[in-house]
Amino acid sequence: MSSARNVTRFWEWGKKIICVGRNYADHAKELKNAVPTEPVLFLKPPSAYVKEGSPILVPQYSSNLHHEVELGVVIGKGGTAIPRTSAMDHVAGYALCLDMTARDIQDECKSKGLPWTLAKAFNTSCPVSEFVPKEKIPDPGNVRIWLKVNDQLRQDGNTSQMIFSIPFLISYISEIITLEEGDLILTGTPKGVSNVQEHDELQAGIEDIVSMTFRVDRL
Ligand SMILES: O=C([O-])CC(=O)C(=O)O
Ligand SMILES: [Mg+2]
Repeated sequence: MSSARNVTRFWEWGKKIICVGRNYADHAKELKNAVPTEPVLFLKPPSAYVKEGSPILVPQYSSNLHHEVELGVVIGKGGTAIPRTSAMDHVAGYALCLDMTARDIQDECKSKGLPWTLAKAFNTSCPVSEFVPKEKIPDPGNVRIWLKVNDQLRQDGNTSQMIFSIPFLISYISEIITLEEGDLILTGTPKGVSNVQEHDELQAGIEDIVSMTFRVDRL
């Protein structure tokens, strides 16, 4: 009998959530940010996870919560300084993720030169779908990710628009931060981010491979 934990429930493991920002030029431009020449990285704590059935909570200190739909990469095999050529061997699968962002607070942090923690790392800032096994997405560098708010399509991108590819990101990140089984990498959002309010319903998907629905609430 094996007591090994099952990576399909990675969100219960308390592992790292490493986020890549500005990985789609059209999103960098819509927020008037420069298109990066190196990946922009930040972290969310595992307490940010929320699963379908529980609401996304607007932080009390924010009046401009944004959705960012992103492809999440679930690490199956850890490593440090993983070469790009073998990076995909470290992937167990994928998850659809939302990088919920208190945009008003992020703008304030940016102007003061402060870290984004309050804008990005609060409770429920990382809604995630079910685990999607690797075999279900043979080419993660070419899948459609989409998001609707109250049935209106707001984001409709393709991972082929990423500036830094998944193998590049795994290699780059693992040079700085050792990757472990159960870690999640959020690969950045395409254009179309917008505000959500209490009672809104968010629906998002990776093509028709996986979809998820969340309601927004206030504490
Ligand atoms: O907050 C931002 O615009 C950076 C980010 O997370 C993304 O591009 O996905
Ligand atoms: Mg993001």
